[in-house]
Parts: sequence; structure tokens; C-alpha cells
Amino acid sequence: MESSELYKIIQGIPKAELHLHIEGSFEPELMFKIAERNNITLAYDSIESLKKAYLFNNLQEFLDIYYAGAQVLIHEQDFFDLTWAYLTKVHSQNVVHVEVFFDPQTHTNRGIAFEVVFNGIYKALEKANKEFNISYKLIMSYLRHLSEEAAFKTLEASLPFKHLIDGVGLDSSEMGNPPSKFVNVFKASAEHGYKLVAHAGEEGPVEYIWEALDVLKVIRIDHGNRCLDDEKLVRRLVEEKIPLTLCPTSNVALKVIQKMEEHPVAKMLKKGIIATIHSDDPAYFGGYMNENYFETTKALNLNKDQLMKLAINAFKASWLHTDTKQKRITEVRDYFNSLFS
Ligand SMILES: Nc1ncnc2[nH]cnc12
Ligand SMILES: [Zn+2]
Repeated sequence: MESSELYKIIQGIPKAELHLHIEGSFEPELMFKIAERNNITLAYDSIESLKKAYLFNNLQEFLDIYYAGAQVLIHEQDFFDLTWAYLTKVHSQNVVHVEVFFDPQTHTNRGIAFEVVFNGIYKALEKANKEFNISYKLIMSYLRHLSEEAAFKTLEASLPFKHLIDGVGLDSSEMGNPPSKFVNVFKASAEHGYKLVAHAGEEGPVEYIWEALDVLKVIRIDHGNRCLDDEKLVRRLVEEKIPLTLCPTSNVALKVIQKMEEHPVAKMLKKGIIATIHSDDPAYFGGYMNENYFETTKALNLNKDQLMKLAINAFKASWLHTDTKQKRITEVRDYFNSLFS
């Protein structure tokens, strides 16, 4: 199939994005604009020189640049503009549901109030819901390179907004920061009604995925690339219908895999895992949802059924209400039937 034809097909699929760090959608153009209005001088003198720095050998090299970029976000309007830019972009790609991560500690550690961060993001999500009919969930992520005590402070700060936040996650530097480090704060988060997810098995070993399931009791794994190393774990993921939110473009950019052709998603689908694909940090890795679907489909030579399965899995794995979930799945099926009938 011609690339342009494939891209057109992908564009038309109603899509759900379940693994997206809002700070990772910070495009250099907007970063420079916000830096200027906040009188902050970036470490790079132009958009081009900043973009040239986006070459990573591992997760940590990326995180260093990602946290530095987020420093220019000061006011509620900044968080609003960041989120609105992302939502406008994915709306143009026919993304109809998003579950967005934000990292409160990246901002509260610099003296920005939790509510400033939250209000900016929340208002943009509400606007997109009204204007674009994009449904959304919000996930607050604890930074795993920091202490569990610091995560508890974040949990505390979130409580006035807990009716508007759907879940908690765990991200940042994986190696040396196992899920078990956060057992108490995850338990407390669940007691406050938050759903639980965690990044595991991106760079870290398969044991971290087991810990995320057994110790933290998460209901979804972010990444989980390494699960194929362990047959017993694969059986568990299938039997308990634990979805994996994979991020192919991110995996190549951070050298989790050497090339897209090695991405495990097709093998995962074959084994019956609810595997889904997402963009992670699109401004840094050069791919929003369409590009992730496109690059993966090309490299792995996915067929129509696999592509449809990926799109359906994302709604299955979402936290949408059962009726809405079913409606979206039917829309995906109808779309594929209309294409190939
Ligand atoms: N891919 C990733 N892994 C861990 N933490 C992150 N924070 C933002 N992107 C991340
Ligand atoms: Zn991530």
C-alpha cells in the first residue's frame, strides 16, 4: 500500500491516546514563546539549536532535557497553552479520547503551586471537551527518582482536586527506582479513589513489571516492553486483561529498541495481550498518534486486522464508561468495514 494511502486510513481511525506526558508535548516553538513572555533565557539560542539537542542514548538523557524545558512553565496560562496546543494537534489527527499524565513535582519543586498547574491543564481539557468533543481522564504521576515521602506530599496537595483527577502513575528514571519504593503511597492513593498505573519494563527488568502488578496493584502497565522475556508474566497479562500502553516512536528515540522493525507490539498482539500504541512525549520524539500508528504499521507490516485491533484495544484499555467504550469500539469496527467493503 502507498504511504499516503496508509496515512489517510490511519488519519480516519477514531483513536484514543492513553500514554502522553503533557510536559512531553511541549513543542520548541511554544517553549521559546512562553520563555520570552516569562523573561526566562533558555540554554539554547534558537529553536533549531534546541531541536538539535533532541538526540538521546537512553531515558535519562531525555529526562534531563525534558525537565529543563518544563522550567519555563510558570503561570496557569502557560499550562493552559501547553495543553491546548496538544489537544488542538491531536484533534486534527482524529483522537477522540485522551488520558493525560502530568508531573506535579516537576513544577511544585520550583515553587509553582499545585493548583496553578492543575487549573491550566484542566481548563484546556474542559475546553477541548466542549469544542472538540474530546473525552478525557487525568493522571497525576509521581516522579520515581524522588522519595516516597515527596510523593506523599504530592498526594496531599492533590486532594482538593481529587474529584477531577482519575488516577496516579509512576514515571521518570526507572533503573534503580523499583515500583516497590512507592508501595505505601500507591496504597494511600487507591484509598483516596485513584486508579493506579505505573511505567514498568521500559528500561527496567521484567521484575519491575511483576512488582507493579503484585506490590503496587496497578490495573495498566505503561510500556512493559520487557514482558516477552517471561512467559508466565505474559500469561498473567492475558488472563487478567492487563493492558500495556506502548510507545513505539519513544522506544526508538530512547534506544529501548534499536529499530522499529524490532518493536514487540505485533508479538504481543499475537499472544493475546491488550497492547496499545501511543506517543509518550511527541514533541521530543517526533511523532504524535498518527505517526506512531504509521511508523509501526510500516515497519512491522501490520495488516488491517492488527491495525484495527490496536485501535480497539486502546478503547478497551481506557477508563471510559462501559457504554461509551462500546460505542467507540463499534465506531472503529464500522470505520474499518466501510474501508474494506
Ligand atoms: N518515557 C518516559 N519514561 C519515564 N518517564 C517519563 N516521563 C516522560 N516520559 C517518560
Ligand atoms: Zn511515559
